[in-house]
Amino acid sequence: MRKIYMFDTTLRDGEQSPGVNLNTREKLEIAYQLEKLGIDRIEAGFPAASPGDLAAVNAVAKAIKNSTIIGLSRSRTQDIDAVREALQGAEDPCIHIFLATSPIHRKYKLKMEKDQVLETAQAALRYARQYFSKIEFSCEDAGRTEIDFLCEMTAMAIREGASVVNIPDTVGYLYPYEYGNIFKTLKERVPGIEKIQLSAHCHDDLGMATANSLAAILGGADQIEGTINGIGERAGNTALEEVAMALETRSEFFGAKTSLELSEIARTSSLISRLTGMVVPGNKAIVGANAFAHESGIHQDGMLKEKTTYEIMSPETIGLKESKLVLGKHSGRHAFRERLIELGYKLDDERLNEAFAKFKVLADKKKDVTDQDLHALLQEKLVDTPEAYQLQAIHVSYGNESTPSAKVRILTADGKTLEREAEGNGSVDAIYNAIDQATGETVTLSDYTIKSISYGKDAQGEVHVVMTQDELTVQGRGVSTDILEASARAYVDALNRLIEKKAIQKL
Ligand SMILES: CC(=O)SCCNC(=O)CCNC(=O)[C@H](O)C(C)(C)COP(=O)(O)OP(=O)(O)OC[C@H]1O[C@@H](n2cnc3c(N)ncnc32)[C@H](O)[C@@H]1OP(=O)(O)O
Ligand SMILES: CC(C)C(=O)C(=O)O
Repeated sequence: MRKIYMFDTTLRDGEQSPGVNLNTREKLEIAYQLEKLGIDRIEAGFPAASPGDLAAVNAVAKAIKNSTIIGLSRSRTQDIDAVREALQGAEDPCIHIFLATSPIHRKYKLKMEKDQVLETAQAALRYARQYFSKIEFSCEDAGRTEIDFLCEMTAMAIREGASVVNIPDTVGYLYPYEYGNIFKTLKERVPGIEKIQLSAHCHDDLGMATANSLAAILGGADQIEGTINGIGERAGNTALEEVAMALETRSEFFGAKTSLELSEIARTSSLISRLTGMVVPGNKAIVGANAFAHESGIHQDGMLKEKTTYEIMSPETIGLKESKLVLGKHSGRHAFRERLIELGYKLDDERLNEAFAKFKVLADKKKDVTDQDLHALLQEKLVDTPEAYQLQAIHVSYGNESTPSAKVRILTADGKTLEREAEGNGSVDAIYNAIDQATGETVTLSDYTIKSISYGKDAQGEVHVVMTQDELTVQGRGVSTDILEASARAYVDALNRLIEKKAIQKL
């Protein structure tokens, strides 16, 4: 297997993401984690950018022992001197010098002809090699550079002592076939190319950064540059975790591997997301919250029978505990039953079907059905109180300038429909007055509590009531995503228990 070197630029290109600003302590924390992840080369910053960045690069350079530490520099002596200062104390320092080579950048940005670009880069490399034994040179915007000139620049960089030549697709313009071919061409045409490593650095403007990086590997690239979570300038850089996992998962196809400690991927991703404030989208490959989550019944059934039906990699590989089977409205009986078993409920088929039907009604109202929701749903049914009254509908009218009123419809055990409307001091009081009038029961409500039993705006509310009638005290419980419905259910549940208790007393 060919080794692919991983060059992480989270602390430099990643920090170029608008809104991201890492202080020295944060950069150090990230660098330690990148070292633990097994990153070969860490680009710690652009020392000429600011005194703060120079100090942060220096702190990283002194602290990290197992990865090469790199500082970025324009083709200017003042930037090279800043990198020299920043990398003092580094175990394995490397300078990364760049100059744009494409016609657009030459004409409009640098205002240089080809020969001036060549000479400027050559002078910078000559100056730098007095101080650095490891130099990477980047032809910025290589992706839009004439291939002959790119070959010429690469040959010059090799002659002037670069050990790595980077071919960036700076604006994420190329598609994989084109990008891979550039590497093949350089390998075929540039004298001395075998003495150095070729590197790929891609941006995700057209969503092709990972595909382009993999195409570069097929074309002969030895090093991939990128960031964790794919953060970076504009649409970001290649996500290194994607490349590493693609090489791992399709090793028979690529014949190449990184030496990353893959089980550190999830930890690294969440640290970087937390410190940069750049939230990882749920559907992001490898590290998104949904990357190993399965919601639909057919997939969950497949997963329960054999994980490889729907997973090409295992979450454990990247340091996660296990795949998630998320219960939602697309879930089926297999996953539902499995979760209930995990929660300690063993139901016969009839009760399972009954609970499953209730679960589907709840899932229509909620995005995710949580374990707390399932406990609530099942515990409501654990004590089978005969239903003298069944709440069929409530309608509440509330406004802060009018008296609240509620209409209820209740079905009795012998099939009668009871309907009443009543007013109250608040919506719950109005509901309870309407239920009292509909059922003809006279009770005293001695306690009412409400709490949320799951999370988020669509959390379920659970209401507990305690009521008394002629020295009989009963409790009732109701659960719903709507607290008024939960209140009504709790009250009707208590009434049913009261009627049951009275019937038992009569026996
Ligand atoms: C593709 C990339 O990601 S490259 C890295 C991009 N990252 C950054 O730019 C972040 C750090 N940058 C900075 O803090 C600032 O831009 C600095 C300190 C480097 C320079 O600031 P300033 O001196 O004010 O220049 P400014 O940024 O406005 O313009 C860039 C200058 O560098 C020149 N330049 C750009 N790239 C290079 C290069 N590789 N080598 C030499 N000169 C370069 C530009 O032509 C321009 O020169 P000019 O002033 O003669 O027109
Ligand atoms: C400095 C270079 C490597 C860069 O960031 C780019 O071209 O995108």
